[in-house]
Amino acid sequence: MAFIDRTEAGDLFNFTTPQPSEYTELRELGLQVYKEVWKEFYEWEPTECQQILDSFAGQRVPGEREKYNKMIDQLFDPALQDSELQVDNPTQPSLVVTQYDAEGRGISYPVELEEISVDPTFEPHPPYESCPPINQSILPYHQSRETATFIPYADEDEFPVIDYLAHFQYFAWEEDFDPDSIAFPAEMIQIETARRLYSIHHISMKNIDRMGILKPLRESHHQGLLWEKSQRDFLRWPGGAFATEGDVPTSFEPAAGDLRGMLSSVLKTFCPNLNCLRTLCTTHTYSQSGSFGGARPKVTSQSMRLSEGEPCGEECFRLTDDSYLDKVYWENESDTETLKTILSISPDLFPCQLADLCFKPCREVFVQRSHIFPDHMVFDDDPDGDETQNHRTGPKARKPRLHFGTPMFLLGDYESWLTLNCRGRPRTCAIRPVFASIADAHANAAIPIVRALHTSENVCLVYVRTVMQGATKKPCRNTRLQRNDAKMVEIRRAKYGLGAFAAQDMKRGDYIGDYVGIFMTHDDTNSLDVVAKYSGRNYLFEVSPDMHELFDAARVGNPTRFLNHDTDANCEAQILLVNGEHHIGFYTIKAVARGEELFLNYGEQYWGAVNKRDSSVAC
Ligand SMILES: C[S@@+](CC[C@H](N)C(=O)[O-])C[C@H]1O[C@@H](n2cnc3c(N)ncnc32)[C@H](O)[C@@H]1O
Repeated sequence: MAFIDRTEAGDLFNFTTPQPSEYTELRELGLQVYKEVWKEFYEWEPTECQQILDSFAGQRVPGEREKYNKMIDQLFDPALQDSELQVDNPTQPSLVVTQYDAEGRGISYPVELEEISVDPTFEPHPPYESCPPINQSILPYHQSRETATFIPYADEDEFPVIDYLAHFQYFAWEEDFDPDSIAFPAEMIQIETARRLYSIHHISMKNIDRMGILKPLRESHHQGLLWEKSQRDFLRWPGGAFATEGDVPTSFEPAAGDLRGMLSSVLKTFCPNLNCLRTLCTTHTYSQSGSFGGARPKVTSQSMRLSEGEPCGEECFRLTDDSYLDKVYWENESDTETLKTILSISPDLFPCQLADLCFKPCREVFVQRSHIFPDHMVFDDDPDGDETQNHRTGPKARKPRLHFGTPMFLLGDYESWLTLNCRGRPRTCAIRPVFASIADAHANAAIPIVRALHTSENVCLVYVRTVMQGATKKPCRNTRLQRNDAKMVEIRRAKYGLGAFAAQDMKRGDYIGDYVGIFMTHDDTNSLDVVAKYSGRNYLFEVSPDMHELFDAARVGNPTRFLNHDTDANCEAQILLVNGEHHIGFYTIKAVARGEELFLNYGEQYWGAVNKRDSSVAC
């Protein structure tokens, strides 16, 4: 083969577009390997399947069946029973045990049963559906509208199975993985083709994709042929070495030291939705770009130098003069790249802090920063912005600002002002956390950190959920739902099934929790009606009638799903729009003593709807 792409394993980013002639050859090679693997697979598969089926048939030992028939006859023939079968006390419940020897001779004897009395006040738990806990509403499983994954109450004769199944097109098992199926065409074969092209023919991953023969190898962190490979067990197919050799990289890790690459890959897996900020979120489906940076500097090097403050050490930038400016040269380009990456996020970090992040002397970092951001290019277009002046760092110096959902670097001994926006009143919400370490950052309750991770030895990337506590002693009450600052409730038997009870004294206006469930529209709820009608329990909560949005807490949820109905309720539901998403917050509307049950008024519509079968909680 004339075209050989000698891309090293792991060197997946250095892709050069093949020339047209090379491309044709490349595609031909791909097709040839694909056909070869295809042929091998189907030569192997029918014989293998036949062997497996044969092995199920088992082997018959002559006389075995007759022997067992005789045993069964003995068991039921009273004439063959032992005379010792008489029980001492005929009123005592007993049963007969028959023991057989190797020849099939049986001997029976009675065993008296010991009666165990059960406390009559002890009630078994009523039949109940499983309901795993979740802490944010989730999307339905993508197939659930058309595919029956599970039949509830399948072992109860009264459950209208046929009515329930009438709402679906398929059973889940009909769509499950099969290497030959139409839904997953020859995945096994495609994976092996990719392995041979990469390992034997040295074609890079990108060029394999360019052939357009196979499914894309790696579309995102949770899609593509290589990802699927990591999700499943492999057929023990002698031709498919992929499963055992593992010589094809399945993760696209950036090189060590590539801070920008590392941060981009980390960001890609983070959900940027401000209510979420989770890794590998499956609730918010928009693409996660993973881009960051682009922040503009507002503090000149000169004003940094003129600012007040103590030198951080002998090599502090504060102790150098202008003559030093031309004397710094960093040989290693990746050092400069690291500095640029950090500055693209926090352009006004002081050299003393940058020095720790870059493992470089403070004055050298200062010089490099002044080359990256020459003073004549730095200007502050918002000098009267909402951030208060930091007199320690000079007239123009600004404190690093933490934007919600954006990453921020924290040093081991970093101390900074973080100014958070809260309803346009930033000053009242200014807080001053001091983080000595990730543990310290987590321990600082003023900012619940959604996730913190080390990206290098002394750099940690921290995500905060949103605006938290104000600098004033009073916390912002409108953020309790986001902070999940809920009062404690206890779930136990109540008049109507299970109920939620106050586990502590509560005041009027206290927050109980966020009603979470599976996010649905009215069209999705038909099959649920059958289940709700049968169980007599309905957990649908209509969040926006005009948009037909509902949350169903029947199959997943949190304690708020247990609030029962009362016209004289002590709680109410408030529908809130939080960062563009609807949430249903439950709040007390009167004082509730510890131990009292919490009630919501479901509203007439709910009970009207329940009676008419088309039911949904509409508070
Ligand atoms: C959101 S659930 C409440 C938790 C439920 N009790 C449980 O055990 O899971 C709503 C269901 O509780 C029951 N329920 C709640 N309040 C009720 C009431 N006042 N009268 C009768 N049933 C009630 C009904 O079965 C209703 O469909």
